[in-house]
Amino acid sequence: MIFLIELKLWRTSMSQGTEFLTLINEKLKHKIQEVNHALLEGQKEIESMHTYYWDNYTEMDQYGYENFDNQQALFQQVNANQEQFIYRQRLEKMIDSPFFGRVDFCYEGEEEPEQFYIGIGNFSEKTGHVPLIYDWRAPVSGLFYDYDKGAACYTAPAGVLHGEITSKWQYKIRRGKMVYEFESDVKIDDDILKAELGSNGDVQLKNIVRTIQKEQNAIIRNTKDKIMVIQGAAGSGKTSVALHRIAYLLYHDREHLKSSNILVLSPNSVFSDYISHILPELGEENIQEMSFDLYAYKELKSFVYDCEDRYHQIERELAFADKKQIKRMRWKQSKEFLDEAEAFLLELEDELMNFRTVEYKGFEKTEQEILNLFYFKFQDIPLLSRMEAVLEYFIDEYETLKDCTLPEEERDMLYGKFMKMYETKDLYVLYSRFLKRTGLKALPHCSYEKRLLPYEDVYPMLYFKYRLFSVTQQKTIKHLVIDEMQDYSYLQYIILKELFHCPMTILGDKAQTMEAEVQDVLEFLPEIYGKQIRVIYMNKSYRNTVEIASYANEITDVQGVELFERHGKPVEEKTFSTLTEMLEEALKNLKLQENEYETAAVITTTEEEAVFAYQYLKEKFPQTFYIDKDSSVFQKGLTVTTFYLAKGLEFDQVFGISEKRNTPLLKQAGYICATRALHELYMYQLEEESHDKRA
Ligand SMILES: Nc1ncnc2c1ncn2[C@@H]1O[C@H](COP(=O)(O)OP(=O)(O)OP(=O)(O)O)[C@@H](O)[C@H]1O
Repeated sequence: MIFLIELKLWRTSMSQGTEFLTLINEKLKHKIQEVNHALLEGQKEIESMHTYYWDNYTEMDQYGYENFDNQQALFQQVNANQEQFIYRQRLEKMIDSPFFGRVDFCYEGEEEPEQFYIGIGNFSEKTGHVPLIYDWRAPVSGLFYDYDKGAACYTAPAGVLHGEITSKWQYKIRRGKMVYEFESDVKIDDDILKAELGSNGDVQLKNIVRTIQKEQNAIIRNTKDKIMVIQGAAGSGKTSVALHRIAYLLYHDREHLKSSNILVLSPNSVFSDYISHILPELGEENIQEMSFDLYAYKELKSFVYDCEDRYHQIERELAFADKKQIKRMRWKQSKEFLDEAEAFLLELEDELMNFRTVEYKGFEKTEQEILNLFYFKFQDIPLLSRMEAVLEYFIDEYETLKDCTLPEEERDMLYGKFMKMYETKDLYVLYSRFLKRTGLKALPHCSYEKRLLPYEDVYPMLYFKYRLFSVTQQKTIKHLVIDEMQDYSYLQYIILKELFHCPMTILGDKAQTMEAEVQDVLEFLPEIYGKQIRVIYMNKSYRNTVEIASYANEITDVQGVELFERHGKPVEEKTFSTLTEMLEEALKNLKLQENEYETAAVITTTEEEAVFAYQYLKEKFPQTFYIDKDSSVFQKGLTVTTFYLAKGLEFDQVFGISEKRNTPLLKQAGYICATRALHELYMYQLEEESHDKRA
């Protein structure tokens, strides 16, 4: 940050910012003392409630009223304490850096501007008092991100408020001390941003509240559109924006939206760890995250013993790019394939059924009656759940007639009878039959323990499940975030639409498709979600230096990306005859030893190369970590991984390792790998004639 100060910025020796900081520090300390006192009192209260209960519980009224009242009071006190505890945590965070910006805004018709200090959270001396610091998500804080000096407006609950920004300030405060402050009306934002991006003090993704850009702010604060789709260049801040958007939505709808109501579909657990600290840093609790693949495997567990995972499929593709196989795999995720599936499912309505008369203790439903119930009364229920509705109807009539309740064993016996009217309810068998009928290879006929479902069949089979059995909709999820949208197929979006009816933020980059062919989900998302969708493009890339971004864009001929002007070392390309030589060269260039950088990565194409590189490097550099599909932590040091697991992550230095073959998939891999580098990129290739890669 030193060079920032060296820039001839407007700097005041003892400005209002520093004075205000002294005042705020005092007030924050005082507030923390107050909260500590309240916490102590609350704790005493809880203890005395416990003592009272144990002393008196034998004498409490027999109906439990007093006991209930006691429990309620205890519950309330515990909650109050919990709230105070969270509040104290926020205050403690604020004491380190209470504010980072200030806008002086003169409302239309007023003479004097008002000063609004902006920080990570609201702070006022007493509840109901005018805040001394405004949360970055408060309506007035929008002025800070959206305008320079001059005419401006913001939307408050009372309506749009117009006026003029007379001055705007930026501050950096660490450990309660002012590091720098300056007036930022002279387009200084880029310098701060450059300093932020050029720094390498953070290991995980950092929060960007101090430097949110105008176009990013518009996405973060958008509450109008139900489905927001963000197509953004590599490093344009999609993930950061999505997380800040979540923090914003939580702040604005506290009553209805809790962090447990938000779900992120993330590519893998390492990525989840990599982003996990952002929301707590922004004063919010963490949200749920899940990999859609894991969810799908769980959903199919009762029909298949195991499923192949996506990464195996990529490895297979890398090893022997059988074009026919790849084409078939894609087709299985397409709209045309679903149309075929629909035709088959229609045929099943007849084909699967074998209606019979059911008689139970003198009560009878004829074959025709059952058929009528099945095809008319309950026609809207999915086929394989429908007979259960007929059964319930049968039991209901019987119980009403005989004025009794059937015991469990009798119900089970009847259940068996009714289910026998299906030829089979085994999804594996039905899906396999469908494959055969469409001219594809059926799944192997084997016992449950031997059923291993290829990845290409996971989602088609899940689709079958949801079409044939009733779906339980995800009601607790009120906002869904889908990161890396380009890695989800048409079919997956159809299933997601079935499962989630809530607002969504969908983000990704078609240029980072993990396949030979670029997938642009925007070609089909509007058709799936209709008018609810709003598409936003983010074309400015922030992560890489100009040298790295230009190099990466050339690999796959990505056009139209605006690069943030930050320069660094040129990309180093070299060819080697063995992997070992490459790794030695990487070690030579590694700057973690000198503490210049915090993170570096050796990114390979295949798992085999990654395993070899890891074994080799960990002997020479102890702080080497391996990320495989089961890893769940992102850490400081040298990471070794494959390109497909490095998605979404970033490192100060990247060493890309690949063969010289130039297939479309390898180009994609190269692009993903190169765009992971913040400051330095080394791209190493194996000579073509090199047979023994390692020695
Ligand atoms: N407004 C900003 N201020 C400071 N840093 C920013 C800003 N926007 C983005 N960045 C930085 O740019 C880098 C890339 O951000 P992020 O990972 O969110 O991008 P992305 O679009 O999700 O990238 P990718 O698709 O390549 O994984 C991060 O280091 C992030 O902190």
